[in-house]
Amino acid sequence: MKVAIIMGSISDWEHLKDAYQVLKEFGVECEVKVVSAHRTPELMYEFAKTAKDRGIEVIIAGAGGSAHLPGMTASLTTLPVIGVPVPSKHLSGIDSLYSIVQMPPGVPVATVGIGNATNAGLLALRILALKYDVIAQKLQEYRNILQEKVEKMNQELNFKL
Ligand SMILES: Nc1c(C(=O)O)ncn1[C@@H]1O[C@H](COP(=O)(O)O)[C@@H](O)[C@H]1O
Repeated sequence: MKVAIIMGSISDWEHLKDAYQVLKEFGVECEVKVVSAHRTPELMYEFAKTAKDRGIEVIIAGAGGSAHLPGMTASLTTLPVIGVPVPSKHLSGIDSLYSIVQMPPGVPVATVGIGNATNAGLLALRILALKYDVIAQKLQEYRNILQEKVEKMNQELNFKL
């Protein structure tokens, strides 16, 4: 069971590390790499072309600004690609979001919210859960915890009213 997390620059790591954390909590092996469609197109090609053979089942790709990495990676593989728009310096990640989400029909990238690497990790887990029961069970437990948190919120709210 293996997920790759790739990013356009090391500067993106702070926005991608939550995906790594959630995957690690679920016991999923991660391959983490800086790969840039713009700066290292050959490396990106090599990475995407060999990913499936290396046992990778889902790719999480984060990039900021003119964020071509998730889409270009998706164009080179049939593995599911989850794009994480990284908050950018000048346009707060709107540029990253639009670059990643507006893929042409035929080449899908499942895009999460700006900087929402946690959801990228959880979405990868949901894909893995189709095949691995152990992940499906853990996801159910995770859902139960979320539910308990909301129940607590409602108890607190009732106490205040
Ligand atoms: N969007 C891309 C790609 C790509 O899509 O191939 N490669 C790097 N970048 C982005 O450039 C921003 C600035 O990078 P630096 O911090 O290295 O200057 C990063 O957010 C990165 O994802």
